[in-house]
Amino acid sequence: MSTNRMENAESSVPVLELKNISKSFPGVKALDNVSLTLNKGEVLALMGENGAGKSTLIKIITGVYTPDEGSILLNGQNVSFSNPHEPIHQGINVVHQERNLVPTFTVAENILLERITKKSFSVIDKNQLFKDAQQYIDMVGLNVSPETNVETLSAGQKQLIEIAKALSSNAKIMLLDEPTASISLKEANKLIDTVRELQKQGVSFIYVSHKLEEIFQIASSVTVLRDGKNAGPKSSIKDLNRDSLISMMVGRKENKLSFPIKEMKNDSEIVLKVKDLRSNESYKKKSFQLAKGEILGWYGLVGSGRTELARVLTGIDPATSGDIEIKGKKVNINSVSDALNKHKIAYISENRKEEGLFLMHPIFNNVAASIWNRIRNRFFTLSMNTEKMIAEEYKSKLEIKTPSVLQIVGNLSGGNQQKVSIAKGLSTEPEILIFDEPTVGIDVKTKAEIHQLIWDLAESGKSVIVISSDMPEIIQLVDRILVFRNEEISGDIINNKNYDVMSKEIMENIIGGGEQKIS
Ligand SMILES: Nc1ncnc2c1ncn2[C@@H]1O[C@H](COP(=O)(O)OP(=O)(O)OP(=O)(O)O)[C@@H](O)[C@H]1O
Repeated sequence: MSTNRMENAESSVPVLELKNISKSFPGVKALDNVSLTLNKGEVLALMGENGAGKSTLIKIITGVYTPDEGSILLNGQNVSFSNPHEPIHQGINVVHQERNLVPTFTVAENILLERITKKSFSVIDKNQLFKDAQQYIDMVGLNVSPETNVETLSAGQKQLIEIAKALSSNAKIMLLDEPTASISLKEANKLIDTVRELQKQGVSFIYVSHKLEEIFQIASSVTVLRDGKNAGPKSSIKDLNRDSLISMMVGRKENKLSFPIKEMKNDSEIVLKVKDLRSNESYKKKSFQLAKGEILGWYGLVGSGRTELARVLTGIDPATSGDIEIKGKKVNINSVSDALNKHKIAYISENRKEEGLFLMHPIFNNVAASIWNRIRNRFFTLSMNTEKMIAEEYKSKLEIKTPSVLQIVGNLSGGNQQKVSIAKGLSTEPEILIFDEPTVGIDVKTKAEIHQLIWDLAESGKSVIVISSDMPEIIQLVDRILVFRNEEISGDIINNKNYDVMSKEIMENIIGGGEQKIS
């Protein structure tokens, strides 16, 4: 922080102050007497395990929820928000992950959406709109035309458009919730540069992220929540290191798992053999094989073709050519149900909100959804008790943090939703599991639990594919790594778990493919 800004921050009243905020939902005290202070030009990291209360706090600041107790002060003045529009008018904006843009609109229309929605579209002067939008595009350092359709932009560019949109509404406080979860490293660095630039101009940020490296790169201070309470006083980032921050979040030291190198025997049974496989979405031929008890990592850049291949193997997209053999027998995978029930292949999607779960339904329905056919009684109706029993089993196995399996999945924290998604996959008792980015948005402790779970599944004879853009995760966990580049498998490497050696070898296979996604 420059001396100037430091003086600013210290001399003025906080731009935002939350005092003794509490909020309960049925059966859960999500926030218990939480306080937070944000100064002008500060980047305050809001950290904590999955379910610690971060999103609830953000929703209170943005008028989605009203607190049961406590007060909110804006520039020293008491405020209370009864809807999400009021904070926006007071200069508070939450930047969601790219999902808040209108895909069919241009960049300019999205940035100045409020102006458009206030007037009838016919009276908008488009040239003026493009000109006005340009200044906000420049502020976030993007090199796109205001006339570009938002649909054609990358995830990272969309994220910056969201920030530009917030700036157009004169945002002075920005809440960034996991802003780099699904963007490339280069884009994440650009976003971080933009935050720094805006910080110099006096914009204040609350930054929620599970990526510790990123926090040390960008934050000036940290507030940690644990079980809905302040885990300690606000700390300057300079006074913290990785270990002390994790101890604050988890209440104890990091459980650093190290998985041994597994010697795969040459005569291990090959459970899945893929030869020259293609689909409309995965248009270059791909071949590989997977042994019983093996953990195979698929590493690559965003858009390198990993998810597209997984979609064919799990019956979401049809193959257009090539062969799939399961346990030595050629098979056709015609549907998701085919993959699950006939071939015992389960896919645990990275996109749990859109593909994996029924958010409006309770946990027990979700966990059992893939096995409804199997658990129907002789009258073809579902027994809620059976569903609940199965869900209870996974709730305790995966330590899903919720008072009851009757809870609506949409009300769970992100990390716990991910666990329900895994439980749903496991309930089908698959032989082959494909985990797509299993730990995005997951806290360090839960991440270690998911790694242990994957390891145990392989130890018990299941075969696992882990799609991940998190290089440390891949090198720590898997037995063998397929590197994907430009829709092709460019490397097939045995993992010796030596980070320096492996990361170099992986990057050599990536070179020519551009940038790496942040991990
Ligand atoms: N609308 C709701 N109804 C019931 N419970 C809720 C609701 N919203 C949040 N909760 C509960 O409040 C607690 C805090 O959740 P919150 O989403 O704030 O956590 P978080 O720190 O943002 O977690 P994550 O890192 O996983 O996103 C959780 O136990 C969650 O299940």
